[in-house]
Amino acid sequence: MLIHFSKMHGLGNDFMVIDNVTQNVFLNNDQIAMLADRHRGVGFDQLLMVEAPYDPDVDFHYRIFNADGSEVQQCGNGARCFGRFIRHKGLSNKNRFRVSTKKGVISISLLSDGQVEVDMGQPVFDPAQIPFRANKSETTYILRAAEQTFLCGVLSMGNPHCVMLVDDIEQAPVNEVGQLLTQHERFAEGANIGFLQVIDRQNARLRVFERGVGETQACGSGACAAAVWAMMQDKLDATATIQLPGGPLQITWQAGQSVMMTGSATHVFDGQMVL
Ligand SMILES: N[C@@H](CCC[C@H](N)C(=O)O)C(=O)O
Repeated sequence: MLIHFSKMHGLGNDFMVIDNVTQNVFLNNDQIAMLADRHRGVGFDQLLMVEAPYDPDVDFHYRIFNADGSEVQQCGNGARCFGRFIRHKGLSNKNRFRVSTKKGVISISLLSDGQVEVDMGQPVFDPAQIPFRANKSETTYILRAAEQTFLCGVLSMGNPHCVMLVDDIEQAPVNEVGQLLTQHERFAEGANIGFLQVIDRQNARLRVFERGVGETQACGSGACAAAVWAMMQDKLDATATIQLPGGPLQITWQAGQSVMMTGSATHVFDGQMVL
């Protein structure tokens, strides 16, 4: 099978992007994990598939696979690259697309300054929908693991996130605690684990241990989840810059509304391979 693809990244969170509108590529989980391998494959955090819409109300369907081959519901940095890829491949000349995902519809806007804005939809706090085992919805939960306790916000941006505050982002135990919590028994489908240091009311720093990948340079849905949780506690204003290791994202949110995320999306190269 000959596969045409693009390599892209959003703040260093990198992707193999496949146009499945004009191609008919099917990859199983093992093949995706092999392609994700940074020594033996293309190397990426996520594989993104651009598909024809199943619904007349949307322009495209967006599928996302983690580096371990698992299919997931959402990828914010990927959504910005998805928008840039559609224009790069000439699949549409619109500046704004409606895109369906496994968990609802997002909209992607190509801005005149080269940045991409994504309406990520509303955050979800209902534990059953995250999914997270809890008797009722709370702003902050106590998670216990390995004889330690963690005070966390738990919410969904289409995919499950767990966020905790840290004093010093450089010293945050991202890998150790990330590995401990990403498959915690209270997360029926696992979770992305974020570590947030609030700098002032408009700025915070974030590192994320992603489910199915490990720590990445940036996580767009993680930035949305962390910003929302901090805004709910009045630690951040309604518009804030979240600085990730790979660069900044601007997040805007007000209760009852969609989370808006704006940032860069970079095309690296086009390639083709035989599998
Ligand atoms: N990098 C992403 C999130 C990708 C999916 C995540 N690892 C999950 O399993 O939910 C982003 O930018 O949002």
